[in-house]
Amino acid sequence: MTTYRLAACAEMLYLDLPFVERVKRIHERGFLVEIWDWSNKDLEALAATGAEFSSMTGYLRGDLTTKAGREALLATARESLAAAEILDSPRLNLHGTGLGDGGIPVVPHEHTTGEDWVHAAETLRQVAELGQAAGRIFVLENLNLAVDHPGVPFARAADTLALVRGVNHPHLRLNLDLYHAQIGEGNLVSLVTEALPWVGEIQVADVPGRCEPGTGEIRYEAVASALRSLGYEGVIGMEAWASGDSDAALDAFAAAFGDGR
Ligand SMILES: O=C(O)C(=O)CO
Repeated sequence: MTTYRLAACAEMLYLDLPFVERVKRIHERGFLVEIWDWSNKDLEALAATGAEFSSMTGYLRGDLTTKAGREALLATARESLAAAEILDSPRLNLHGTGLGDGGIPVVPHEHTTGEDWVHAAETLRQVAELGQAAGRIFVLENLNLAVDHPGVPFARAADTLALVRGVNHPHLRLNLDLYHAQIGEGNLVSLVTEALPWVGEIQVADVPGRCEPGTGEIRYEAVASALRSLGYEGVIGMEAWASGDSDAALDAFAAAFGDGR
């Protein structure tokens, strides 16, 4: 018996279909749906699909370490909360800084100072309060620095965990991405065990290649078994490319996690 629910990222599957059709397909397959940047989407059309959304990007610009970045992040987090109302998305995703083309930070800032940490914690506290007022949860995602997102501050899972723990606000949780964590840190079962009280959502893909479970080095069946033993009741989202057919990728994901639809 699974205690969690499965979601899939519409940005990375059914790439030959228009976006709204991708959302419909994922929904028809019984998965919750995740999206990234909401500002370039027809939100009313997405809502009209009847899909249940799990998460979306929770800001458009800004960063955690500068004054101007905080202002931009809070302003666009407010706009994102309005978009989340339309989709009824419970979780809004954040990164240590705004990402530009190809996932590269708009302003790279990999090496953080003590002052950066204090500034980031205060920014996140203010974002969490916005979430609380709107009844939604912001989640801070760990990213990998080696392959996809060089230059992102607070990218490691250990960093996002420290920040979320430090802020200690019920409307700020982790988006614990196990693909990124495997590249940067590994030790996944130990990581989920430690992080679980702070997790708002878990995301998965295999390494290398960022495709569906079973295409790489991670034994997701073992991770799934640990999550079941720990009684994880949240969402596991596949944020992965399909190595071939998107339906087959979703089948492999569901099989690795003992189904959770
Ligand atoms: O690479 C990721 O995980 C992202 O969320 C990019 O938006």
